[in-house]
Amino acid sequence: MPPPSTVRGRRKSVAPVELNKGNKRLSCVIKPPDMQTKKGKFLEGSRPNQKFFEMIQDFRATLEITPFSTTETIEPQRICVCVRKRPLNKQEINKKEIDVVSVPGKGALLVHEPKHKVDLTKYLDNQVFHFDYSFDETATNELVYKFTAKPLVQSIFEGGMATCFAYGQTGSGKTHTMGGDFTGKQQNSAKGIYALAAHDVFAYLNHRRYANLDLSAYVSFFEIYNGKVYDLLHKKAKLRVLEDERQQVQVVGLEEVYVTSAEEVIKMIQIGSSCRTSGQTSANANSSRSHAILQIVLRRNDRATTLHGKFSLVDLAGNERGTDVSSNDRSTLVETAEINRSLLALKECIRSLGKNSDHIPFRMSTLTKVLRDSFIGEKSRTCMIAMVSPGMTSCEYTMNTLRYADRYVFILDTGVYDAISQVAELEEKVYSELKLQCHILFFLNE
Ligand SMILES: Nc1ncnc2c1ncn2[C@@H]1O[C@H](COP(=O)(O)OP(=O)(O)OP(=O)(O)O)[C@@H](O)[C@H]1O
Repeated sequence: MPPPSTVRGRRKSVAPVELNKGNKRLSCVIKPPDMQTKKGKFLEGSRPNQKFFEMIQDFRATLEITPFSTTETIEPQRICVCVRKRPLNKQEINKKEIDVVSVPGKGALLVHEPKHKVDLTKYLDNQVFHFDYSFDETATNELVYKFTAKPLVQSIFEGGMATCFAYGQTGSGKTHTMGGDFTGKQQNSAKGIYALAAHDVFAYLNHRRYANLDLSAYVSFFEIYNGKVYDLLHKKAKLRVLEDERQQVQVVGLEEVYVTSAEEVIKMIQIGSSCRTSGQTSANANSSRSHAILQIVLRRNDRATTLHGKFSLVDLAGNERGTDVSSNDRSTLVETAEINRSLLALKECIRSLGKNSDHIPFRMSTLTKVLRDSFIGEKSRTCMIAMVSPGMTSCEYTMNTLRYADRYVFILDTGVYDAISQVAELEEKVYSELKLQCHILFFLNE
């Protein structure tokens, strides 16, 4: 659902060179400069959407690009929201897919949305989004890690709870970023944010600054599928989520493995990743339809092994919003409803965290229940990495991902937007829930 008209009214038309001037989110409708003179020049047959391709090329030529500076100082923030664009994959290149996403730098990201006027004239609706950092297709996992999860590692040594989420459409690169590069079907777990964070945890553990804390590291790895929790380090044992008398949420029976090196953590990642629940969606044959959570827990070496700090690294399920409903069966519909519910709950909780609200609606889903620690307390730190696919066919999903992530930034900045957005999100929630319930009822009655 598009944002309400009042929100849409906030957008302005800008010249491309103005993109980096600090506007939060802008939209511009640009005709390529000499479209008329080029009439007839483009051969529609040479590539599907050749005209749009050339319009984007023309637009890009006018963009002022600021290369990502790897030496940039990293400001510690309570909530950090970033975006990462993956490269076009082999299949997309073979199909001559158009890349509709540009990353001009300084946290900006542009989507060149191909559109038609009533008279069928083609035009681009160039939407601009701003994040704390934006990474283009050349960014490595190491670079993304340095600016996202790495700054959070220290906070767990200082008694904090840190959380890093990978959010995005199926196939946009969440598992690649968190779990490691793929070579064919082989995943190199040493190259993902999970492993990079583990290396830093052990570097800190061995550092004299934290040696007197007398801490040990433990790892747990579990997934949430259809609202149920499964232990990925214990043959997918089904676990229960309960609240104790102090309203602390416990995942009963979750295996916490004592680890002494990053290599041991990587081994756990490999064991856990190999048994994640996957299913088939139209976007990615190996789609993960579960949320995977790797937790690196620091405990004091006292008799009670008291919790000192926790880093939760979350590879979220694909965020396609009920669009697969017509083509899938009942169980997939229920899965989709559950994924939507938990992602909306997550958004609400992060929003409450950003506003320092006393009420965090973590009971809305299993995901937010098990991450309750992450949303409370002065020392909670959160990082959201929104992943986007560059292809034109993913444009709608890409926009959904960016809107989801972009709203955080906006909400944290402006109170007025908050009220407007709450109404919009309530509508969105009711709409998506109704749509799914209707589909489920339809299937149940069949
Ligand atoms: N930044 C990147 N560079 C190169 N290849 C990438 C990148 N991001 C993703 N890929 C490739 O794209 C494919 C899909 O990525 P991945 O499995 O990480 O997506 P996903 O978002 O986790 O999807 P799902 O939600 O279905 O699990 C993989 O083959 C992966 O190697």
